[in-house]
Amino acid sequence: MTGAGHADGLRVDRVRFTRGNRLIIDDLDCTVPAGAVGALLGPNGAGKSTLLHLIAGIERADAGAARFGDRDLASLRRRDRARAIALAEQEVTDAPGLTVAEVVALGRTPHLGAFSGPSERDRAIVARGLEDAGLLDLADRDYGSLSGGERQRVNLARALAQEPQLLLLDEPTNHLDIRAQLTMLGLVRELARGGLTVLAALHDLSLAAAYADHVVVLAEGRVVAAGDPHAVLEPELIRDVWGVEASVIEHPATGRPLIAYAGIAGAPLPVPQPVPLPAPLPTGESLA
Ligand SMILES: Nc1ncnc2c1ncn2[C@@H]1O[C@H](COP(=O)(O)OP(=O)(O)OP(=O)(O)O)[C@@H](O)[C@H]1O
Repeated sequence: MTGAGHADGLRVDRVRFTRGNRLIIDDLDCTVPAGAVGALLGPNGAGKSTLLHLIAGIERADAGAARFGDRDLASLRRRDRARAIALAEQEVTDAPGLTVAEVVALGRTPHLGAFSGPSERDRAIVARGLEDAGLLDLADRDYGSLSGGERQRVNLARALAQEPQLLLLDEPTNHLDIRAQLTMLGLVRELARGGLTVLAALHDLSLAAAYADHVVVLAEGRVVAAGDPHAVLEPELIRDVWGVEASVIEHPATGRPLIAYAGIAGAPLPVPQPVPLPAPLPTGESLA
């Protein structure tokens, strides 16, 4: 998936975005190298989803530009943009009454001809997306009947079916159990090894440090730090940005930063007290 045109990866230059008279994104610069996994971090309301929307072309910046390689993303035609960039959000809203396989197949839309149906190749890509996201057993289920975690995997599979060069993920691990979180981020890493460039908004700092090559930390619409997770995720930054006391230790197995929270600034974590268990009922008695 690497090649001419996007060898430099994603570059956001002085992007500014206001809603009404509120400045949401403030002259923001950031980059994600081609073939890297970038994690977009920051507190609630920092502007992560808005930035992903601006890059994906769902919102239009007041100033500045987002480029992928040598292409200004705002200047791409809608269809070309949809072939280059996929955004997986938490909810697919345009899927009433569709099965899982049909939702994933929507990802092929930018690649279909105006009057032609899906080709064998399109079907194979959808099948691979379903398999990669662990959805083969759910392919015929109504999307609306799925659990939050199952939907999250469908959203990823749909984005992968788009065969993007740049994959944007908005809180992709939300609703997922821990194994599913590791599986999803492992898949994303694997795809990046094949040349895909990824930017994922995440809240779990340790997971971000484990899977991302590059982190971008936002606060109030600005980048406050960016770079290698080891260099960026320091206790001082976590205190300043999130107002949380933390120790950053080295993961004993992987050597990646592991964030151990010690409480919000000024209020240490409570120490749980042992709770006496109720006495067992005498044999033969019941609660009824
Ligand atoms: N449709 C909207 N109308 C008005 N303000 C909005 C709208 N969408 C987002 N905002 C505001 O823009 C700011 C950035 O929101 P955004 O959703 O980008 O933050 P975020 O970092 O993704 O937050 P979270 O971690 O809570 O998902 C917030 O102050 C939010 O209230």
